[in-house]
Amino acid sequence: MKITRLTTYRIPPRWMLLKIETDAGVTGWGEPVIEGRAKTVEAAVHELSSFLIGQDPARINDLWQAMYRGGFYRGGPILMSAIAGVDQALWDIKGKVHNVPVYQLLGGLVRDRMKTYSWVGGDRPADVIAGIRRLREAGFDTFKMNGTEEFGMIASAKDVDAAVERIAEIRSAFGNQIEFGIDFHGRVAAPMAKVLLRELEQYRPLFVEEPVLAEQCEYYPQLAQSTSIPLAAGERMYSRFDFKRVFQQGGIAIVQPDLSHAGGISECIRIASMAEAHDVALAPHCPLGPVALAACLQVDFVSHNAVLQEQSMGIHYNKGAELLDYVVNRDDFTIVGGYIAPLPKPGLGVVIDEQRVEEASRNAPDWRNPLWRHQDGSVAEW
Ligand SMILES: O=C(O)[C@H](O)[C@@H](O)[C@@H](O)[C@H](O)CO
Ligand SMILES: [Mg+2]
Repeated sequence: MKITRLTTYRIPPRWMLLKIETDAGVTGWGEPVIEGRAKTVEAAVHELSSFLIGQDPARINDLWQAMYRGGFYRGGPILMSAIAGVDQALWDIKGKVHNVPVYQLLGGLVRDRMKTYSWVGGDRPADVIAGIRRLREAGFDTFKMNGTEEFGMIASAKDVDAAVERIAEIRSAFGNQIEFGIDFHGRVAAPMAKVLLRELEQYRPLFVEEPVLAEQCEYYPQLAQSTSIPLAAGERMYSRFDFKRVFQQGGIAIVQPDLSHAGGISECIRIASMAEAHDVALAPHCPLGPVALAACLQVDFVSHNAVLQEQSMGIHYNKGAELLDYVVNRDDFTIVGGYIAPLPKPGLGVVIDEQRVEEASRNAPDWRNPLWRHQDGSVAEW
């Protein structure tokens, strides 16, 4: 079998899908995208296509190593997202050729259902109580929200109180009937992370995510020493080589590799087992589309240490299209009581409505994340 064509589709809300065709008529789908840099990743995918066309899609490991090592420069969000989407599509093809879900090719299920969580509150966390109430009616009991708005390197007591009071309200409204992660989103600098973690500890969040920016990962051990709150990170780490430093130094209790940023299924399976060896839980990051989520689930269902799966239904980014708008087999993605069952169809387990994707790609979005500024006009972490 040979790869014959790679086609990319930038579609609302801010996603990009990749279709890989073969001379045997088997097609695979991937979701290579960096939110806000879709066109850059698209160019990277098409730079890879001159190598990929004519190759045997069954040789995923060799193609992965050639894409990763063959260009001399390696790693980083753009190339690793391009490789991720190609890798996902190649696993989709392999599963379809053998007529089994990818998790069967990876040794079969380690669990019968996977716990998911939902975002509430948006960019500037607001109305989280109402959002949680609404999602509880849909059966969710685990949530994630941003912890702060713009946050200074040395933040005011007022800003700290605003962050803490929001969390206090949640605990007083719902007690221990719900769980929630707090995403610092890299907005908090190391000195203030220590302060916020101390103030939030009494409300026992399930985890605090990106307590500092990934490029400040050397702070993770000391922050972990300062709090009992499990620390989570990973969406801005792009390969097992990025994660190995975090495992070696410690401090992170939950790793959150993104299946569309960290080299795809092949790489995230390796990261998952490295995490297990260090007694670190896995909670794949996925604020993206259905192919990315399907790829996450293939890894979740074969990874003993997978504990939580992010999914983007209702997320504040999904303006113009929702998670399942381009999916034919929507019922397979039904979430009951916060849990999702293994996707039964061959490959990644998602059947894409190609016509809808084609149509949507004709009016491709050019989503950018906002550029935030502090009151003094300096750039603020978003
Ligand atoms: O935890 C999450 O989902 C992420 O922090 C998410 O908010 C960002 O990755 C966003 O998608 C970047 O554009
Ligand atoms: Mg995050």
